[in-house]
Amino acid sequence: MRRYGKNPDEDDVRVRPNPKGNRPRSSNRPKHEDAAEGMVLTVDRGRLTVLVGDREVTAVKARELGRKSAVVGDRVAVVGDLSGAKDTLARVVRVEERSSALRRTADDTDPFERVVVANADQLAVVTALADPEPRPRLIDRCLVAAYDAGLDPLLVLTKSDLASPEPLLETYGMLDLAYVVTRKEDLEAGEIDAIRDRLSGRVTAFVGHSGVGKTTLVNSLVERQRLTGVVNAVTGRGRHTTVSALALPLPDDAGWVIDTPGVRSFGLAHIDPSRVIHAFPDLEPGTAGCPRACSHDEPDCALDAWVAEGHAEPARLDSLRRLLSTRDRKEGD
Ligand SMILES: Nc1nc2c(ncn2[C@@H]2O[C@H](COP(=O)(O)OP(=O)(O)OP(=O)(O)O)[C@@H](O)[C@H]2O)c(=O)[nH]1
Ligand SMILES: [Zn+2]
Repeated sequence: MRRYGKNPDEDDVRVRPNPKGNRPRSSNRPKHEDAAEGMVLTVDRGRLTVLVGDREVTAVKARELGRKSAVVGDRVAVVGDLSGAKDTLARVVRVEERSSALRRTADDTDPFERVVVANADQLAVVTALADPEPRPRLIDRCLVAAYDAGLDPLLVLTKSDLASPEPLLETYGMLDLAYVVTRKEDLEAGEIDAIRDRLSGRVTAFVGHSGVGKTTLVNSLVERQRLTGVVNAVTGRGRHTTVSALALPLPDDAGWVIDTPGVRSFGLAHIDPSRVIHAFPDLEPGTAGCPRACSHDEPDCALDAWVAEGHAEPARLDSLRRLLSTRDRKEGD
């Protein structure tokens, strides 16, 4: 379900006027009825890796797509050389409608708001219980992004050998959030049932601050043999700081994990402030007494009195307010 307005990069290809008038574009344009369907696994400097059947095909965007982007998770139609052989290049001629779009706001590494993952249905917010310390406000930002994109959030609490999950679960447990607790020792011993159950049959985008153990986690989950090319290129030792996310299959066709590059921030400038409250379901009932179109960051906001009456933790209101006031900043402090 798309709960958000149309985004410029999802607009249909604009048909430009034809100044010479000699080639009606629409009737001459091939319909690509013979195109194969594929899924975008990663994008690297304009080259897309598309899974077509069981082949990884390298492709570029066809000119007719114009400014429309194809991102990881997109279902696309491809034509041309689909052999997947070295040095072959196919063309993506169509991007199918997305069931969801996870966006990130422009920041100093990237001046444009972008869709980073298409068609995911779950957002795994990976947080270490220690080293680095959990950052609740970053979690809140990720939750806002998840709700906005229509993804179910999943809290993944790593490094449970270093600290107890209880303090965090006290806060987030109230929100009826799905969560799993992991530690490296178990992951490396193949004890991954709890998290696999959560991922099974779903397309899950993983986000997390650098160092939280996301790579350790993803490596224990995915089937490394199957997509050797792209996996080695992107997760191997030579991993360059790729701007793209990477889709990796779970064994037994049990779903997809979409690894995203270390999220240091989760800017939310693209999200309507009135929607931020939905990521705070513990506070939402308290807005019943708010003035119309309350920003929840103004003197008349009913939340202060409601929280003071003990209906929710003051720290949660503080978190909401900070998020609202720093919404267009990149830090997820
Ligand atoms: N104690 C402990 N350390 C862990 C655990 N999981 C991962 N680590 C360590 O934490 C460090 C970071 O782990 P990575 O998996 O590389 O983390 P990442 O989130 O992918 O980090 P970036 O690659 O920087 O994005 C490594 O030294 C891991 O060995 C855990 O459960 N417990
Ligand atoms: Zn309010």
